[in-house]
Amino acid sequence: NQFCNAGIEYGESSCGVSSSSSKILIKGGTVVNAHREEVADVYVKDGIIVAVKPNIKVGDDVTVLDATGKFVMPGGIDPHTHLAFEFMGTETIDDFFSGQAAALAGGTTMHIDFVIPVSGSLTAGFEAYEKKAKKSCMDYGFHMAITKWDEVVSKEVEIMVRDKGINSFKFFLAYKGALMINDELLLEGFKKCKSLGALAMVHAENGDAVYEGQKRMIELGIFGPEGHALSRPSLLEAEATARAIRLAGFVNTPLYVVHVMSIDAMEEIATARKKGQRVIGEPVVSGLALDESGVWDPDFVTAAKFVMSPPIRASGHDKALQAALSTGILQLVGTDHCSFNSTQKALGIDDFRNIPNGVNGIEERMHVVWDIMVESGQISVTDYVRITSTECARIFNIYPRKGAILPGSDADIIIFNPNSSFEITAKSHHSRSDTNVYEGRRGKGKVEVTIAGGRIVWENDELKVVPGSGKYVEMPPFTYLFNGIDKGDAEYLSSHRAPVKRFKSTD
Ligand SMILES: NC(=O)NCCC(=O)O
Ligand SMILES: [Zn+2]
Ligand SMILES: [Zn+2]
Repeated sequence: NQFCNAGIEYGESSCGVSSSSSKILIKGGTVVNAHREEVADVYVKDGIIVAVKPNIKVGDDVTVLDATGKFVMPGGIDPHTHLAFEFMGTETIDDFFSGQAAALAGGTTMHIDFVIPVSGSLTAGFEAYEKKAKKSCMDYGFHMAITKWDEVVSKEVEIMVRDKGINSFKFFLAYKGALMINDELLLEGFKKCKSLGALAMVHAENGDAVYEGQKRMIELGIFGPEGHALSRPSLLEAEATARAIRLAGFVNTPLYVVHVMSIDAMEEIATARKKGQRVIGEPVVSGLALDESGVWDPDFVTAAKFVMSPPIRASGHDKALQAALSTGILQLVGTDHCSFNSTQKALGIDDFRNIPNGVNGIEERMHVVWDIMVESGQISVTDYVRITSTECARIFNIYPRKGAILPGSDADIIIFNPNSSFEITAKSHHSRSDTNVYEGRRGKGKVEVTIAGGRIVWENDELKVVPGSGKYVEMPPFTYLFNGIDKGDAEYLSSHRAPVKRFKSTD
């Protein structure tokens, strides 16, 4: 009985309740959820939030953290990362330990990574990622890419959803000759996703046209990193976004567009949403906070670190994406953390087509988004919680276990001091990379404490992380995006006339 002792509600008490070392009381902070904020204490025991209310009293065996004047918020959930990803002839510099340690130092307590099939096999891909993730120090989930289609893959998709806790599948419309799939596969995949209540995701760029654009650059003698941006303009992102949206509409299944980088793609999403289609748009921090000037830097190391796909766009797209996020056209923020160091980026020193695509962000997301969205006055603190944590948990069906500070939720919590400040440099970050696309960036606000699974893992600028302590979070199908979707099918059928009956002529 946790309430048995007058004056001591939680923890070691005179009535013999055994204590555990993992009891934490966060006192006096402003607790922020996506739906409301309130001044309250938060009591955590054995990895779970037990109570959220004012003036909680505890015994001496409880670690007390004073959060007066600070925000107590759900840890960030990054919906889009690539750790230990074998890509473009190398492997990302951050694996499941270093990437997650960096995340925790920046206030993110869960991420969802992309399992890449092995020679098209989802089962082999899942097993490989299970191994990679064994060293995890924070909770994680998996999306899965689909790179080929046949009866075996179709069955594997069912197994992933029913037995392996995967509820989202990604289709790459770019990376010709590697991950790219065609429209026939996309349609098969969409149909399968719909039948299982799994969310279809797309990397939306027209890969055939990108290939053509790359050839054009080479013919013009442009071999440097700027050729990357020039070869894949935003119209190719818009074309693929529009195509995926229309095909998802044709199948009547919800769609999630990853890394929306341009006004053109964002407007396709806005139009579809206005018509009532269930489309989720995910901007990433690099697209919200940077512009393409980086890839034009005369220094190759500097320019190459900004190479990602779709490319970081010209100034103006960043502000428009921020506005779309603040008005609900786009719903949540990811990072697409896919970090390569300068030696790896140098694989493309003579030809931009060989520069491994990807930028960092898993450690920086919470600070940079606070700076550009909250500190700038574009969104409220509750909206900040929604776009960095809660909406991700809702979309991937793990709310309110994740994405909330409520009794019964996992104790993934940050204490954020809005009056402190942050500074980003490759010298002090926790990623293994020797570069950072946000190098030198400063701003107001700082994640002072991160609690993951009920453990204090980041405090006083020090990380205390344990490999193997992170748990795999299974994500069930039929997220809220599927609610009532079949009514759309019925409407589609009723809007078409009954088949015409034709009779053979008798004479
Ligand atoms: N985005 C990027 O450049 N690298 C990661 C792979 C992907 O998401 O396309
Ligand atoms: Zn992508
Ligand atoms: Zn990605």
